[in-house]
Amino acid sequence: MAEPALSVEGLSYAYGRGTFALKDVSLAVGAGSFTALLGPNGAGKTTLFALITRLFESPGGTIRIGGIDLRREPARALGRMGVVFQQPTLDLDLTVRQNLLYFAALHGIPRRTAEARARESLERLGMAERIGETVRALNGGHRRRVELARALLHEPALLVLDEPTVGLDVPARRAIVEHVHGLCRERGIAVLWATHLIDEIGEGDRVVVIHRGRVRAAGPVTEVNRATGADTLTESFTRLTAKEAA
Ligand SMILES: Nc1ncnc2c1ncn2[C@@H]1O[C@H](COP(=O)(O)OP(=O)(O)OP(=O)(O)O)[C@@H](O)[C@H]1O
Repeated sequence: MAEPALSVEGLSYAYGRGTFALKDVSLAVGAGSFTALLGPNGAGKTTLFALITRLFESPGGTIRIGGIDLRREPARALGRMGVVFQQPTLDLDLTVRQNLLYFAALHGIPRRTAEARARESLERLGMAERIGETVRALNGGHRRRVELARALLHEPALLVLDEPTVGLDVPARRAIVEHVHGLCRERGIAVLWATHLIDEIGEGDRVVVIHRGRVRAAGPVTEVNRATGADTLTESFTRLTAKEAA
């Protein structure tokens, strides 16, 4: 069987001596699957992303990206993953092209290849004609598209996005949600998409429900609904994050 694009086993994390933000979390994102990490505010989603992207070091547990152990071979493992953080990280005073090419250079991608990939990615996102503009001139939804194009430049097999639609209006949100589902469907890129918004999750997606630092359910949406005895994911989510589940 193919290695999962991402596997997390037995991960716990506490800030200082406080209570655990994550407790014994295990999950997997299958190659080419769209997996939503669904949890309310404070569930532990961003903490998990910080561990997966190695901003934080996990004291225990294992993270593997495409079968590569993140602790043992961090550079190789991280090279397989594209990341869109919750907070935008583009340089506002550089053009779209400069932002993309600078990032590509950090990955050691030759200039000509980087130019071609940047153009192709921007084209798919309907942003090709904006390549020469400074990021400051773009609206929030378009800036997010550029971040997405940047995350794809090194052709990762896994894309992780931490609440990438925060602050976007409905059409911009829909465009990003549909685009990333399309990347998964058409290019076989595995996706881990953190959100607290159920309408960003499709019927055919997989979901990992996280609440108070623990995984409460995981699997295809239909299976999670069956397990909770609910008709909809909204109902499942309400049941799984109710007080008694704490
Ligand atoms: N730097 C920090 N110091 C102390 N506690 C923190 C810190 N960052 C997060 N926490 C706590 O850890 C828990 C998990 O937070 P985290 O930000 O990972 O959740 P989240 O699911 O991403 O929430 P949100 O949807 O609000 O972004 C929360 O109880 C939060 O208060």
